[in-house]
Amino acid sequence: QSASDLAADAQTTDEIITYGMGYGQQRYSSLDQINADNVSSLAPVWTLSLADTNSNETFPILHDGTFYVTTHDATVAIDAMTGKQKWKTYSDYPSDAKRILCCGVHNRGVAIYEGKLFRGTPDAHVIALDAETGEELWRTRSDDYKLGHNFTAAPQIADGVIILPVAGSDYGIRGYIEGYDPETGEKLWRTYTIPGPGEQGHETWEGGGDAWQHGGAGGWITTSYDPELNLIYMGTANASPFNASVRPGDNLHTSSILAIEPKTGEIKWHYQTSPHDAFDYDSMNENVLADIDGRKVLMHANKNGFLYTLDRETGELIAANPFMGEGQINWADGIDLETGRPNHTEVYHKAVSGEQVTVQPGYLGGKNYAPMSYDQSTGNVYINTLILPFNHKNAEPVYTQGVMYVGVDMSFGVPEDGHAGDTVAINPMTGEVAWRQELGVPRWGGIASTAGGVVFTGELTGEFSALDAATGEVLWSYQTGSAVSGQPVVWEKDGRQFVTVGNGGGATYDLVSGDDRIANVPPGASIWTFALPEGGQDG
Ligand SMILES: O=C(O)c1cc(C(=O)O)c2c(n1)C(=O)C(=O)c1cc(C(=O)O)[nH]c1-2
Ligand SMILES: [Ca+2]
Repeated sequence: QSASDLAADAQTTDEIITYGMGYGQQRYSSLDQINADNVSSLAPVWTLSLADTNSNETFPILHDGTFYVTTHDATVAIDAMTGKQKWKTYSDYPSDAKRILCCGVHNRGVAIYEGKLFRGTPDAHVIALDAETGEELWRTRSDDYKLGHNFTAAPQIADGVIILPVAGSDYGIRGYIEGYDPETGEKLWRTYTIPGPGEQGHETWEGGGDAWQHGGAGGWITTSYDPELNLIYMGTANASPFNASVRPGDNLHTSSILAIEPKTGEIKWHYQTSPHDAFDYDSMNENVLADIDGRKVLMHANKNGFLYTLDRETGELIAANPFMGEGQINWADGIDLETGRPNHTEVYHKAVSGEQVTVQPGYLGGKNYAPMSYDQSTGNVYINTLILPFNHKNAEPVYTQGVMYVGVDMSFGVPEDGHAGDTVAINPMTGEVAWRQELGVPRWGGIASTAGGVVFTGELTGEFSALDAATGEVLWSYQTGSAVSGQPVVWEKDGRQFVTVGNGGGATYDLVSGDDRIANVPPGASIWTFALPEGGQDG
């Protein structure tokens, strides 16, 4: 895992050493041994319990025959062929830190670099472990967790620097992203995503108060990285409090995509998806990098319901199209390609002025954490969507240290027709929908696509599923015993193709939806690995 190994990760099928299966987070594998014709005989090879009953969204890193995964308080090394636990290191933290985790007690994984693993903790520390032994090598405090700061994202390694954004934007923190030295754990830089007095963009916090100091805009998903441009791409979280009336202005850089220089933390360009956000529309979702039609693009499916495609050198908006179904976005009726700004509807204006509205997408977004995949063979991205309108009415926001900073009366429930999500295949340049598979219970786990025409994702009812890339039809599924909220990864060893994924209930939808269709799905996190039966690989 040198810098050049990391940069080549998307091309190496027997190693997965970057979050998202490559710095561009495409989650696409060129492997095609498992295909639409033979996937129905896919079978489990091993499973390992993580002995944890919280949500499991870990991205499995694979290096030299060993998987590295995390729970909120443990890091585990697993033999990739046998599923045997090699070591497990607990990283304890004060139990009251759980109070400041808004949306599930989880961690999305490690970064690996020169024999060390790096991860964040719920009490806002960054730690390094020896990849061989699991021994803790250093531990650096980022900030005070009692104010809401915490880490749930997996770190990134870019230009020799550990990069990690801070979560807690629903608690009125001033969001930031930091760079650390992998060798020593020294904090190299911190960039506040919300500019302070005198800094460019501060004027978008109008009215002269101190709203910017509690304005949110941290991050909770791993940055992507373009080694040639030497830029990392961060999605920033929502503005805080949700009640927008106390923070007039666009509120940069909340709900934005930022291009940042990894050595210095300097912001090179920004694009704001939801200026003056009123609905918890974090823009933290993964930024997927690809070269399409000769352009270096960045693709981003936002909580606000639109799929954005930007030029990643300049930040220029190329396309913005809804990925939700007809009638499922009502806060804006499009994005102006000239100005890059949303065309707000009456629903938005009423909400901001204090009237009661039902907003779509709701606060959990048209897409939440579940990472999408860019399929190089079809040119489509696959997105797991969420249909969960929220009733919204502004109320008096009160800032209290370490308490959710909301200022909105809200309520929501599963739609009466039970249709709470889709999986959609959509072209990121044209917005053309290739297919839309309507679901009852939404899918909360990640997606991986393959050259075999098979797309992997999971169900909150416990099944791990393989879809036909051409139609979305479920070709195979296997009941894993707990909600599949993890991130599938596709790999190969000695010519045999595998797919590995984590399960374990307790992510946000399980916790707050009240959806009785998942009431009897037990918690319990595990890692699962599947392959075609040995000798039967040719289907
Ligand atoms: O603003 C934040 O810092 C923050 C953090 C997280 C998180 O760290 O998981 C979530 C959210 N917001 C959030 O708004 C949200 O809907 C959400 C869902 C999930 C999840 O993993 O299921 N996390 C989060
Ligand atoms: Ca949030």
